[in-house]
Amino acid sequence: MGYLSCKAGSAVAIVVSSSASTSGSTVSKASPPESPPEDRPKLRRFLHRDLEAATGGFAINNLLGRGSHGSVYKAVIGSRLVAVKRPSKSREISREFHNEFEILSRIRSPSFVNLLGFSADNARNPLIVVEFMWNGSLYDVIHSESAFNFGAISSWGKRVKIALQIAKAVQLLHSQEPPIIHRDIKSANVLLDKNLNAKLGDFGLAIRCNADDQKVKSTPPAGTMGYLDPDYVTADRLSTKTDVFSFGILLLEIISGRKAIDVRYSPSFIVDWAIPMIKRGKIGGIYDPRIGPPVDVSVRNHLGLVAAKCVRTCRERRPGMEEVVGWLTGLTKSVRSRRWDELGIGNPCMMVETVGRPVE
Ligand SMILES: Nc1ncnc2c1ncn2[C@@H]1O[C@H](COP(=O)(O)OP(=O)(O)OP(=O)(O)O)[C@@H](O)[C@H]1O
Repeated sequence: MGYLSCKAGSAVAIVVSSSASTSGSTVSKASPPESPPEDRPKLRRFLHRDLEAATGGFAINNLLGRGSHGSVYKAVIGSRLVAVKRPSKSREISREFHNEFEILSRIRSPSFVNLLGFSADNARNPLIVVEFMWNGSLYDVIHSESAFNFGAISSWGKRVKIALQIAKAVQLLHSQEPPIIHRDIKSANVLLDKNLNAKLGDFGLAIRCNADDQKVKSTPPAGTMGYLDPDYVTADRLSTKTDVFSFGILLLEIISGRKAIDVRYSPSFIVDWAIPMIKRGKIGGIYDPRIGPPVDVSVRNHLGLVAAKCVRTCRERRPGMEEVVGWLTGLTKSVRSRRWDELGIGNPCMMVETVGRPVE
């Protein structure tokens, strides 16, 4: 299957961040967001002072979280809850902040944390307003020590659904003309809405992969340590398969409940830990012990294999996102139904094993 590779000039530097709570931060001087042309999604223009008031003066109790290039605040506008993103107070405004605005002001989808509006009247302090995600980041849901929100990932049905929703979001980006490469797929950039639907956010590093574009040619590799494609070492190695690799890491994280890199374990890198087990046929060992492996053997084998294919070192051998979406769609049908999960009865197949007689 073909994939898109951006043939571009050589890179200057690799920009990465070291944890899942921060992403690669290429900082540059940038101007405030410009008004979007009329053909773009309708965005609301706010006054800075109105957004400031809506966040209670950027009050700490409205702080949703901090990333490498700014802070995110909860705000009420009219009767609607929204999230207001404010770049860090450095002298230079992050390039990623503007990039996110540029990408999201042209594309809108239920698969993304969409842009709703912006304020640009205070030139040194631009703000963007995005949809509020009630259930926070997938990173927090998977790795939080507390039981808070664990229900979102308490069954294989729910986990496969989240993986499929993100795969569809990435596929949608790759199917644009020219394709958009997100470059920072990770659990911290997956946010869960009120109904626990997973949406892809943080388009700060996303890039329109137009081969003739000077921006592509001069953009050094970036991403987050642990999710970064080892094959993406120079600007000309950027391709849609870069995102496929990061998605594979995210899928291993969803499957195992382990962080992409966790120094408490040896090996600390999730690929070095999971792939040898899969190759030795010990696939059951990679599944999150908090819920145990999927009971259905074909789901157990297939899910791990999808992740293993995505993180192949050779990018030519990685699947395209369309293929991944197809596989995960098949798995959502095989995985035990939500109804069985919610009743807490377990999988009907297990009842065959346990009780010794068929249930259907
Ligand atoms: N739309 C939103 N709704 C609710 N919470 C959000 C929203 N956007 C971000 N957050 C919260 O704010 C935190 C910081 O988000 P932000 O996108 O700035 O950084 P990050 O993705 O965690 O890290 P980095 O930007 O360094 O990669 C997130 O982890 C999440 O908990």
